Amino acid sequence: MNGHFAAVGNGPSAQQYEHGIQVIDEDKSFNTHLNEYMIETRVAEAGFNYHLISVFGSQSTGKSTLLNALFGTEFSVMSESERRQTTKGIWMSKNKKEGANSGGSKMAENILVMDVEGTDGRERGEDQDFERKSALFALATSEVLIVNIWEHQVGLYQGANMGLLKTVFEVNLQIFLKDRQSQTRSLLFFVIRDHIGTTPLSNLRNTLVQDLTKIWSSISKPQGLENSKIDDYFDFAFAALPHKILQPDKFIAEVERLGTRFTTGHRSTKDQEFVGGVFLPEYHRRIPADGLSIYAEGVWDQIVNNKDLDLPTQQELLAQFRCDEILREVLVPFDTIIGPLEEQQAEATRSGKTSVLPDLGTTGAATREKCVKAFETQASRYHKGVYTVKRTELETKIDARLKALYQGQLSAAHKAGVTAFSEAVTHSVKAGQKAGGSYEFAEIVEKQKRKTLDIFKKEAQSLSIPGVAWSNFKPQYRLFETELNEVSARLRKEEMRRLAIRVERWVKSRLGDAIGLEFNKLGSGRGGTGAPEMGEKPPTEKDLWDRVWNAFIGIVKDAETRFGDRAKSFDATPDEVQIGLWRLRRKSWVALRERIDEEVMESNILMKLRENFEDKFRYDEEGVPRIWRPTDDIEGIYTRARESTLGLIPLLSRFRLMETYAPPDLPGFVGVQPTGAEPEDEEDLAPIGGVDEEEGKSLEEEMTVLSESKRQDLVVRFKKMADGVYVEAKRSAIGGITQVPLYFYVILLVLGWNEIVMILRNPMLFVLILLMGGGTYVAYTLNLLGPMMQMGGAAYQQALEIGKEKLREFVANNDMARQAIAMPTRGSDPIGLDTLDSQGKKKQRPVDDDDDI
Ligand SMILES: Nc1nc2c(ncn2[C@@H]2O[C@H](COP(=O)(O)OP(=O)(O)OP(=O)(O)O)[C@@H](O)[C@H]2O)c(=O)[nH]1
Repeated sequence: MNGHFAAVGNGPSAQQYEHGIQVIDEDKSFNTHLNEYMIETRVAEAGFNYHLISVFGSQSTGKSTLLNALFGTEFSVMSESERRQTTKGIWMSKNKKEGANSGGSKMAENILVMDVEGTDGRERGEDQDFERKSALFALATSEVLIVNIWEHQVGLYQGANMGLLKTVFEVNLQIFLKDRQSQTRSLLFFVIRDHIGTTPLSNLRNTLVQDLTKIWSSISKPQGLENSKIDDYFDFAFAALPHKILQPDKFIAEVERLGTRFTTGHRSTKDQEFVGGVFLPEYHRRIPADGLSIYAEGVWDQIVNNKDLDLPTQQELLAQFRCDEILREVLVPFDTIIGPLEEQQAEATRSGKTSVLPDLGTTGAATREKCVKAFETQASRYHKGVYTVKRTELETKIDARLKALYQGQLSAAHKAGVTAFSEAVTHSVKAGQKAGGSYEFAEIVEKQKRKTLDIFKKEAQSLSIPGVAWSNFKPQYRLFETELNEVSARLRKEEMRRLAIRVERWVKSRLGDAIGLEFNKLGSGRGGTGAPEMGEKPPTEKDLWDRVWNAFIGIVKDAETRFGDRAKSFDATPDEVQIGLWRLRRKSWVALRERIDEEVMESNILMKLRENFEDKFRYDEEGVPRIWRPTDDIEGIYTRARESTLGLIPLLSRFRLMETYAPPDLPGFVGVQPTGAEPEDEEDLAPIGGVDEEEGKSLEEEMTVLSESKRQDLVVRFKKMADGVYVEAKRSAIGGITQVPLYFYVILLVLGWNEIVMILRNPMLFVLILLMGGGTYVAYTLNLLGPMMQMGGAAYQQALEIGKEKLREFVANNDMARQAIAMPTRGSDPIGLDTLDSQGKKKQRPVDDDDDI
């Protein structure tokens, strides 16, 4: 407010208002600069702490002189010689003797004095219009009306003053009619000038009171006020001043004394007499100083346009005007603080960010309070009704903005809270997983929820303004709590999904092992224990599906226990657990089917069948590998083994239990879909046979492991493969022994008959044969045949070597002899043999013609 005043106050200069301000000029125009003067003199900021005095009296009776002397004002005064009107219209000036000690007591603060154009002036002639209007104006605004009269005028009823007073009384009644509720009274302060002192003041006062009463009774009173008395509306005060020119010192002294009476006062509760100065609260017109100019303008406007002066309406109008003005003014600092925050929030919203403004609650509440307080301080001085309405208007205005800002803040806090909560939970879960997987999900959620709720609560509480209903954010808090619960449920669901995935993975791995094991048993055609009766299936083949189903049930039950236990620690509802288990059973079945499909993949199953067949074909009942002999019933064994293995194919192609020869009760195992199961619970699930036959596969289809075409294909391929094995066996049986035909032996017997008879008839040979046979038998029984053969072999070798040597020697000797014989005749080798030289080397006998014998 001060700023506002200062801003306006920069306009007019102090010098400009040296003589005060002409509120109404001689042409009855109101001076709209009055407020500037009020601001300049700093009265505008005084609220009700100001006083307005008007002075009336005939022209040139020294009114201006009195005011100047009394209040230090500088109203222009007529020069002693001219004697013509100086004050035109109505002038106003602030008391310049404020704070000055006069006679021991200080004058009241902010006294504004109005110097009203003198009545009875020759300049206006008979025109009493202005006189009446200015009286009305002064009465509507002033607390004290100084009536300036000369002593010799007292008692002169026909004097101009009495006419003026009559006017004053009349207009007062006029005002009162419109403002009956008003308790305002006025003080008529008679200042008797040029008091010689011969007639005491008390006498003059009596005379004046009598005159006034007379005037009062003479005026025509409106209906209902006929019996009203002058005392009902006016108080009277009197003062006498000596002649200014003749007794200047005395005049000054008296004026000084008179000045002491312009202080605040009150009425004694005992005798209703004045105590203190002339400014009684009941005289005050209750127009706040900052609204005085507007009010005065409105009043003057009504007066000058000859309308009925309606002060309450004027006050209401003023209140409306001023309250609006004040409202705008107090919104300026509000705007300065709140505006940027609104902009910041709008910017964040535009860019899709969540921005929680720091300390918004404190700033908002403080700004709101400051704003409302400022309005209250200034506007509450005005018409109560208007003020209340305008205050509500202001509160609605600022609250609408604050509310939008707060809502934005809360929604940002809400969003930020939800995000922070989800992130914190996810983070803690991840940390738990990293640390080894042991974490309590429910505990994490609960802890983070508390934390997030606390933060939101603090924010919400900081935004709550005591006594302001809309700022109660309990509903928002509850909303936030509900959302957090929903987010918790969602996170729990995700966690359950993760758990489900983990359990499913576990199921898959267990199924992989267990089912692989069962199918591997197929590779052993003898079924482990005991020999199968040929063509009959060993137990491991017949109850394959029973074992698969039982293993599956066992694993799933195990998984269900794991899932159930862990899910309970998440604080999951029984319904959620049921959905999870139902889902687990369905997924487990799918996993089992996948695993089975993998096992019966062409290459895999063909290998299993081959192993099964080979096991039956290549091994005997004791599990010893067969070495095929031509005498073996290879075809028979082959056919039985093949038929037995081929019999596996229909068994494998349908999932049937041995006892009932029917598929297992899969729908019964999986169970009915729980009511709470949402679509997304199913999205990744293939429909299970028998559960929803319309959309999914039928139970029969679900239980079909090998389709008819696959089956036939498998049979063909298996047969080819088995045939290959058979041919190989057959070949090995034939290729092992060289066959000597029987007839060969017959021929041998027929052709060698003579030799056999010859040996049998010759006793020597017979005995020799017997001895050789006996020896061989003994050697055989003593297991000496091998060593003997070896020795024999070695001896034979040795003999061979020796024989060769001997033969060489013999040949060498023979040569030498021949050479010796021939030497005396034609040589010394008489027998004609090759001779050996001194080195023993064989020499060639020379060719002799005589050698031709
Ligand atoms: N006899 C007498 N003359 C005075 C007194 N005070 C002032 N005067 C003279 O009266 C004349 C008029 O004085 P103003 O103060 O101008 O009178 P006014 O009533 O303000 O006159 P307007 O403003 O024209 O109505 C001046 O010449 C003063 O010197 C007084 O106490 N007694």
